[in-house]
Formats: sequence, C-alpha cells, structure tokens
Amino acid sequence: MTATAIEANGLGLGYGRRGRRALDDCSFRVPAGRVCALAGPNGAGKSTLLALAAGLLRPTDGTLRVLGGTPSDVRAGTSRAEGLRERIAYVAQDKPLYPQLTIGETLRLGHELNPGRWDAAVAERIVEEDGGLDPGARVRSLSGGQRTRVALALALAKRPELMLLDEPMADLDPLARHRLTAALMTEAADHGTTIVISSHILSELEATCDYVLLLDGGHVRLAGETEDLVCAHTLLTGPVAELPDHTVVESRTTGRQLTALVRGSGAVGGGWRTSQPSLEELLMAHLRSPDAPPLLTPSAEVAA
Ligand SMILES: Nc1ncnc2c1ncn2[C@@H]1O[C@H](COP(=O)(O)OP(=O)(O)OP(=O)(O)O)[C@@H](O)[C@H]1O
Repeated sequence: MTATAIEANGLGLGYGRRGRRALDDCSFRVPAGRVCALAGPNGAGKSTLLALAAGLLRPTDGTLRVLGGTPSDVRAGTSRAEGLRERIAYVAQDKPLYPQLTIGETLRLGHELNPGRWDAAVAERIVEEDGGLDPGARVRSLSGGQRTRVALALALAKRPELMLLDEPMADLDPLARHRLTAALMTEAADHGTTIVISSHILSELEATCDYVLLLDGGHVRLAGETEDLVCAHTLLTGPVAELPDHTVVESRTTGRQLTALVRGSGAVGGGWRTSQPSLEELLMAHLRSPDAPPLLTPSAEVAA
C-alpha cells in the first residue's frame, strides 16, 4: 500500500455544550502524493477537517493521523510532533498575514521560520508573476487576490510534503486562478507533494484533482480516486420505466424522460442510453440525494 498522507478513524468534532457536530464518525484515507479535492456544500465540515489536519483543532472523537503523526500534538508542542509543523503548509480561508509587514518582509519571515527548507526562487516567482507585486507594498494595502498570492507563495516556498488549502482561489481572477493552479500542480508533480484543496468550483476540481473527498453534514459521502469513483457510476437516460437492478443514487423525470445516476458500470438492458457522468454530475447527484449510501474506493478505506 502507498504511504498515507491523512488517515481519519471515527473522527468527530463537536462544538459547544449541545454537542453540535461539525464532523461525525469520519473514516477515510488519503494516500500520499495525491491532489485531493475536498468538496461539499456550505457547512459540510471542509474547513473543520483542514483545521484539524493542520493541528489548529483537536478532535473530540476518533483519531486523525497526518504524515504519520498526530497534528494536534503540533499545537500542544509535544516532542512527538517535532518536524510535523514544517512538513505541512496550511492556507486558511481568510489568509491570515501580518498586515503591517511588507511583502518582502513577509517572505523573509517565511524564510527565517523555515530554515533549510525555504525555496526563495519559488516564492519570488509566485509573487512576481502576472505583472508582479511590489515587494515594498504593505500587506494591509493588498487586495484579496494579492493577499492570496502572497499566502500561496509562503506555502509553496516552504516545500511542504502536505499542502492544506481552504478555498485558496476564491479571490483570484480567472487568469490568476489558472496560473496559480498550474504552479500548484507543477509543485505536486515535481516534488510528490500531497495537496488537499477545498473548493466550490467543481468543474475546476475535475481538471486538477486525482482524488476526491466529498463531505456533507459532517459525514464522508465519497472518497477515492476520481477516475474510480466516476467509473463506478453510470448515467442512464430513457423513457420512464422501471430502473435496472442497481443502487440508484438519483433519478429525475422530465416529461416522459427519466435520467438516473446508478452505481455500477457495464451493459444495461431495457433500451437505456448510458454514459459516464462527469465528476461534477457525480458530486451534485450525491448532494441532491442525502440518502444515497457512501462509497469509498479500496485506497480510501481505513484498515479495520
Ligand atoms: N467555532 C464554531 N462554533 C460552532 N460551530 C462551528 C464553529 N465552526 C464551525 N462550526 C460549524 O461546523 C459546521 C462545519 O463548518 P465548516 O466551516 O467546517 O464548513 P465548510 O464545509 O468549510 O463550509 P463553507 O463551505 O461554508 O466554508 C457548520 O455547521 C458550522 O456552523
């Protein structure tokens, strides 16, 4: 089995006295070296999972192992966590940076905090791309998209083994999204970096991610290789009739036409037209059908 980047076993996080659960009984594995899309609707638990993996939160139930260590030990500063902080880069949704520092000072700080790992050339390339940012500009004077660029430069230059990115591209214009995504993918390919990236733009995830984790209501709905998950489903279209003997994820009727997403592949009799769903169709069908059973491919399953 390939090395594991993230492994959750019965992972849960409850908030407050009423025990509202942001994550509940989540068990899954993300193998090392994957670019994993973290998808799900608002409130699904994506940011919570990324903050747990970064060691900013501690699970209230179950366990979470990241790069073979326990991330919550990082915050506690225990010796068991030594080295884990350096190996992980986390870019939070609000991209916290020191507003009073200039871009140049921010990058120098990144260098000082990551001795021996810092790749100054990568940081400069990210910051200077697309017309470039003035290294003397104060962080507080930057637009949302420009702050994102600085935050991603800090994360990439650290040469992490695992990047945890919480909706990193939301502030960027389409050209900048395209270029920075390409830079991320080059990083992943050149250095075998594992990337977990949350986003609501499902079509973009399809183009860049080879692994998927779909959360909904704090639960894991789908996990595994993008291709395997897609190939495990078939879109059926035909006149309204009884559906074949498959697990039906979702079925919709428009006039006399029925469209259904079912689990299983291969020949389906009864005059159905069959096609392979896109990743977006697969994820949307699962989100519209909360009762569809979860599916994890073998590489995403946690050994009992
Ligand atoms: N500090 C907190 N106190 C109480 N509940 C919280 C807290 N942080 C998050 N939650 C709840 O946990 C659940 C998951 O939130 P989370 O931010 O992880 O979702 P998300 O999938 O990242 O959503 P979005 O796509 O909107 O960013 C939500 O119901 C949210 O209200």
